[in-house]
Formats: sequence, structure tokens, C-alpha cells
Amino acid sequence: MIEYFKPVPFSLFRKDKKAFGDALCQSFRETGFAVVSEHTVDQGIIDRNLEATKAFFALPEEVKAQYDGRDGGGQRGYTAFGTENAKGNAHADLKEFWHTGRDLPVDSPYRTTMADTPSVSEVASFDESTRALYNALDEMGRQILEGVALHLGLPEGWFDDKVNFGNSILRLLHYPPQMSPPSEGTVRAGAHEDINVITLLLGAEEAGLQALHRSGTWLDVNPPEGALVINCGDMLQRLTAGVLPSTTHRVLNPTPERVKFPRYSTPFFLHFNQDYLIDPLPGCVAEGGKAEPAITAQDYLMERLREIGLVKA
Ligand SMILES: O=C(O)CCC(=O)C(=O)O
Ligand SMILES: [Fe+2]
Repeated sequence: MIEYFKPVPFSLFRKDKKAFGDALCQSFRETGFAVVSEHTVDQGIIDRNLEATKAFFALPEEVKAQYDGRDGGGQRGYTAFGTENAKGNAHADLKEFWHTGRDLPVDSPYRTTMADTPSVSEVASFDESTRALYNALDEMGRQILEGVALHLGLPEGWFDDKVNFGNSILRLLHYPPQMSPPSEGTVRAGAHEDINVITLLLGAEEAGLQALHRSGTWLDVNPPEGALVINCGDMLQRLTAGVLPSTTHRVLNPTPERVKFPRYSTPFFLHFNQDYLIDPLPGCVAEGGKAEPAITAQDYLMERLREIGLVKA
């Protein structure tokens, strides 16, 4: 029997980057997902972020509503419970979330499309601890992409100048406890694909995350304590002509024993720079991939945000 999501230790990256990239991408090719153990994101940074996350979501609804990011397509700040729906899904997900974006230099040309993140005054450590986690996951993602580049036969730094000012987003997710059963057909997160290049996910130890294998089976993604879940998004799929697939995934409602427990998970959606033209890699097309027309990261993002209801058509 195939063992899906066998953790790939990040220590291998330091010994042999190509071997790390191959192990990671072998898992991506099979399921679109991989689990990375021994990652180097500082535990203190993770803990401080989680503490600030819990404090923020515990604030009164009207306080959180001051940070509503709906005008900007939900790309920064707060999105209330019951707002986002997965593409093609009639029901909104049973979650609320916060988005922290990149802290750009004052004179950055990317400011025209990338808004600042609101500062949260009610939780003293919020701005600092979310920024620290954003930066740590940004760096971790850059290193993961070195492995991906080597696997694809590209120079190891190939992604560096294509993601260094990317519109990457740290999402703090809160799925509240479900003391009474949710209405028919609603789930914590409906089946969807991620839009970005890769996603680095912390906090998936609380069960519920599943990935749809191409055989049609939903696979439980149950990372060991302290591991990172990494998955390919649509932009990486498009770049690799489908060789590294953006796999459909969802978060199920808790089992009866776990209904009292909230779920806090933290995906970091790593994006390309907005002006990067996503053009399929010739090597992947030669491998038998299916090429789609080139599109800029910004145009692609807007197309997808309309589909999930965060930007009105
Ligand atoms: O909460 C999770 O484990 C996954 C969340 C997710 O897939 C998303 O927000 O895109
Ligand atoms: Fe997702």
C-alpha cells in the first residue's frame, strides 16, 4: 500500500537540496500535497502568532468588523464567519479569517495593487507576531521553492526574483466549535483549490483536512505534531503545465468527540510577483504536460477571486 504524505525531513535540504526537492515533488506529483518535518520556522514565533490569533478572534464581533476587508476583495484584514464560499459551492464555509499581506517599501511599484495590512490596536502583540510569522514562512517558502526548481531542472534560485515581492498572504483561520450541528450541506471549508504558487500550512494537526486523490478517493492529511503541510496551487500547476497538480482539498466538520474544539490553522499562500507572466515551462510541456496560455499573476488572481465570491463580477 502506498504511504501518502510520508514526512520529508527538511534536514535533507541542507545535506542535498536536489534530493529534498525530488522527495517533495514526488509527493506533489502523486497527490499535490507533501508533509515537511523538521522545518526551521521558530516555535516561539508560531506560539506567539497563535496566542495573538486566539485573542483577535475572541474580540467582540463589532470590533472585528472594523477591520473588514471586503472592499479590497478580502485580501487584507478580517473576513467574517459565513462570507467565503468555495468555487461553485452554494453554502458559505464555517470559518472566519484574517489576512496579513506583504510589508512593501514605501516607494514600491507594487503598492498600486497590494494594500497595506490594517494595524490591530486591541491586541498588543498582534501586528508584531503576525509579521514575524509572515516573514518566517516567506523565507521557508523561498527555500522550499529552491528544491522545486532543482527538481524541475531549473537553477536553484529560479523562483527568487519572481516571488520576492509576491502578493503572498498569511491567513489566520478560526473554525469555531460546533456545539449545535451546522445546517445541512455546510462544512468548515468546502472543496477548493488554492490560487497561489505553493501553500505552507501550519496547524493542521486538528483533524479535518482532506485532499482529493486523482483516483477519486479523499485522503486524510494528518501531519505529525509540528510538521508543515505544503501544497501546490493553481499558479504552480499552470507554470508546470499540470505536472505539479493543484489538488482539490476541503476541511470536514469535526467528529462528535471533537465538536467542542475550535480549529485554528494558518496557511501562507505564497504568490508570484503580480507582473510575473505565468508561461508554461518547456521542460514540463515536453514531459507531456498540458500547456495553457500565458497570463500575469495579477490577472489570474482577479479571475479566481471573482469565482470564489470575494470580488464581485
Ligand atoms: O484549514 C486548513 O487546514 C486548510 C485551509 C485551506 O485549505 C484554505 O484556507 O485554503
Ligand atoms: Fe486551501
